[in-house]
Amino acid sequence: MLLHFTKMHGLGNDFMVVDLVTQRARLENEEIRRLADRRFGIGFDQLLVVEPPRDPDMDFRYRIYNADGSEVENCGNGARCFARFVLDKRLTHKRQIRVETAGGPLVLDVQDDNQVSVDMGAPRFAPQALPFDADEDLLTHRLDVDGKSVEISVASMGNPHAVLIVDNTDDAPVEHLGPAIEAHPRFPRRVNVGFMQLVSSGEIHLRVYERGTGETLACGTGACAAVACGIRRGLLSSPVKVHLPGGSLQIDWAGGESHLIMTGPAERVYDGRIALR
Ligand SMILES: N[C@H](CCC[C@H](N)C(=O)O)C(=O)O
Repeated sequence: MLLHFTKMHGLGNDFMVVDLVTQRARLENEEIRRLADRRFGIGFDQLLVVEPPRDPDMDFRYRIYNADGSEVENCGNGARCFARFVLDKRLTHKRQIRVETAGGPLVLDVQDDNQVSVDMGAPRFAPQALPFDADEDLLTHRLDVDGKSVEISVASMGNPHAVLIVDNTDDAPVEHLGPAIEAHPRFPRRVNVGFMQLVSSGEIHLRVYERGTGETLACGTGACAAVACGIRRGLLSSPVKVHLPGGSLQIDWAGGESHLIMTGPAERVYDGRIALR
């Protein structure tokens, strides 16, 4: 069968977006990995799937698959592209869109200036929310990695994040520590790994080694998690501008149980069709 899709990106974090409201397809793990391959397939960091909602209070179900085929709980850059996609494809006329994800509900607000704001819900820091193997909820934890002890903070944005503070993201040990922490046994469902450089109380640089994909040009939930950990530690204050290799996001969070808002762009690259095996 021929599957129609749209290639999109949020600050260079790129996606294959598929409407399974008006199309029918079963995308198995192996097929997703083949489609994600940048030489043998279309190439993307994540596959985003639009489905009808299961909850009548929601407009859509939003499913996310990493390049390795793993289905995950949330994708922030993808949420902005999801909103642009369902409007462009006239699957809705709403400019405030409620979506259900495996990590909880999101509210997507399409702004007039082509930016999209996403209510990402409240960050959670308890280790069991990630999950992370630790006895208590602390601002920082020690993690033994390759014979060294590194200091991390942890947060869940529906998906799990470990955040390290580095002096300079340009020479941060992303290639080495990223995969080592992603697969660390204290993270039973693996983890996304953020490397944060503090510029001021309202500005950071960030690189993210993503679970199931590797380093990406931007990570929306990673930006949310890094800012939430920084604000909780008293190192940052809202709003925070997050500079990623692919561009910048704004994160607003009042702390505690308040919801965190992420604002940034969403771009369409091209529409395509591909024959599934
Ligand atoms: N790799 C992530 C999913 C995609 C997150 C990222 N692309 C974003 O914009 O939030 C995970 O395994 O939880």
